[in-house]
This record gives sequence, structure tokens and C-alpha cells, in this order.
Amino acid sequence: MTELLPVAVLGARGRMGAEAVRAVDAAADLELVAALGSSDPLDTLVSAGARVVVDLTVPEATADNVAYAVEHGMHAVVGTTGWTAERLERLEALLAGSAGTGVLIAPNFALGSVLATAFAATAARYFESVEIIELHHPDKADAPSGTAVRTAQLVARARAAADVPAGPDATRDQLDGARGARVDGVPVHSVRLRGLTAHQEVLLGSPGEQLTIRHDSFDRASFMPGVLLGIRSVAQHPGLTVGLDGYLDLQTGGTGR
Ligand SMILES: NC(=O)C1=CN([C@@H]2O[C@H](COP(=O)(O)OP(=O)(O)OC[C@H]3O[C@@H](n4cnc5c(N)ncnc54)[C@H](O)[C@@H]3O)[C@@H](O)[C@H]2O)C=CC1
Ligand SMILES: O=C(O)C1=N[C@H](C(=O)O)C[C@H](O)C1
Repeated sequence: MTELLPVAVLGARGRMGAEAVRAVDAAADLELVAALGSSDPLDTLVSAGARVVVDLTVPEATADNVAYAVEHGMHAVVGTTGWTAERLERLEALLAGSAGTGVLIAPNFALGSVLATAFAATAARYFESVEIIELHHPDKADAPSGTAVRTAQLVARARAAADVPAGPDATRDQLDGARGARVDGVPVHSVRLRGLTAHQEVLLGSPGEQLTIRHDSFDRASFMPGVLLGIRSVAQHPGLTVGLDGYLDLQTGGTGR
């Protein structure tokens, strides 16, 4: 009989965590050995024998959770937002001393979203203007979304590599925030609206034309194939991978930091 892969979920009683618990439970090759909430001790991960830890918690907790997993030789699959450049650098330093341990930080587990971001990065060099609108449910803790930040970073990277100048913008703001936040120079606008789940539009404009790249997650089920792919693949990808595209055969140039 093939051995089951022991998996723990952190944030197990949250919206994403509860969905991940169900997905792991339903997978014939995985065994859910721990499902932890905010008041459960991390030591449980060791006593339960977890090999892969899935973190779906909050930006304030995720870095310490992942550090604990890495320090104890467990791989981590992370969907939680809030991974700044400084946090990623600290994690990379930690991973340098833990040969063989893999961490996947996936701003978005939905395949359509990963593709939409890749398409946006590909298109970005061909248009004068690029702006991002992300739209989410109003219980979301953070803005802008991790997906929008990642998309803006990859768009900016692609435009810089092709020497595309900043988009034209003669507007003077009459109110702070009217033009959104800038992520690496790309305007990002955040909508929070009851009824929504997770949505994003990348608007690309040039004289006389517009390309809109839109992705919609209508249900958190959309994230589960990506979560399962991450769990099953993370051990084969030692070190840090940012973006599920790092585990897929996409030509985005967007993997890594
Ligand atoms: N990468 C992706 O595809 C997706 C990522 N997310 C991100 O995942 C995170 C969670 O999102 P939701 O489930 O909607 O939030 P949520 O608020 O429903 O769930 C978070 C859960 O984490 C728990 N928690 C807080 N600190 C903890 C700790 N130290 N240990 C264990 N549990 C802890 C909370 O009590 C809560 O139950 C957010 O950062 C969100 O942006 C959400 C959807 C998809
Ligand atoms: O909080 C959410 O819901 C989501 N968070 C992630 C993000 O911030 O990008 C992924 C997805 O957009 C849903």
C-alpha cells in the first residue's frame, strides 16, 4: 500500500482553511493529521507528524508559522497574504540552512488567476497604460489583494525589461486615493462589495484600443486544485517558490522573487 502524505492545515476554521480541510480529507493520497486554529499550539504539527503544512491564516501570523515549519523540517504551502520583500528575504535565509525543505507562497491558487496574471505580464509591454482593479468580499482583511500586488510586480518587471515608459497620466488628484495605490508604479484599485468572492481586472490601454484581462473566483472551490497541487509538489521544489506558476509549465518569466 502507498504511504499517505501527512498534511496539517493552519487556519482550519477560516473560510479558506475549512475548504482546504475538506479537500485534503477527500484526497485519497493525503492524510489530514492536524487542523489548527489560532489558539492551538504549533507543537501539534510535530506531534502529529505533519510533512506538509498548509498556512491559510492571517498576515500577522503566517511568517512565524512558516518559520516554525521550516525549522522543524516540514514543507509549507502558503496562501496567506502579507509577504513583503523583507519577510521573503528572511524566509530565504532560513531556507538556506534547511536543505531539501520547500516553501510555496502562492498569492492565488486558482489556475485561471495564475494564467490571467501571466497573460497580463505578457501583454504589459505592448500597451501605454496598465491599471489593476481587484474586487473582493468585504470580510477580506487586507488591501490591496496579494494577487493584485503580485500582478502589478510582474507587470512592472515586464515593462522595465522592455524599457516601456510609465503610463501617461496628466491627472492631479483632488482627493487622496482617487487614483488608487501604486505598486511598483502600477495603479491598483480595491473594491470591497457584499456578494463578491475574489475577482480581478487588468486594464491595458493604447491609442484606440483596450484589452481587459479578467478573472473571477465565484467559489473557494476554485482554489482547491491549486492547494492540492502545491501539497503534492512542494517536496520536489526545495527552497522558496513564489507563485503557483513556479510549479506549472508556463512561460511567464514570473517565478521566484
Ligand atoms: N492564495 C489564495 O488562493 C487565497 C488566499 N487567501 C488568503 O488566505 C488568508 C485567509 O483567508 P480567509 O480564509 O478568507 O480568512 P479567514 O479570516 O476566514 O481565516 C483565517 C483563519 O486563520 C485563523 N488564524 C489566525 N491566526 C492563526 C494562527 N496563528 N494559527 C492558526 N490559525 C490562525 C483565524 O482564526 C481564522 O479562522 C488571507 O490572507 C487571504 O487573503 C484567500 C483565498 C485564496
Ligand atoms: O482574501 C481573499 O478572499 C483572497 N485573497 C487572496 C489575495 O489577497 O489575493 C487570493 C484571492 O484573491 C482571495
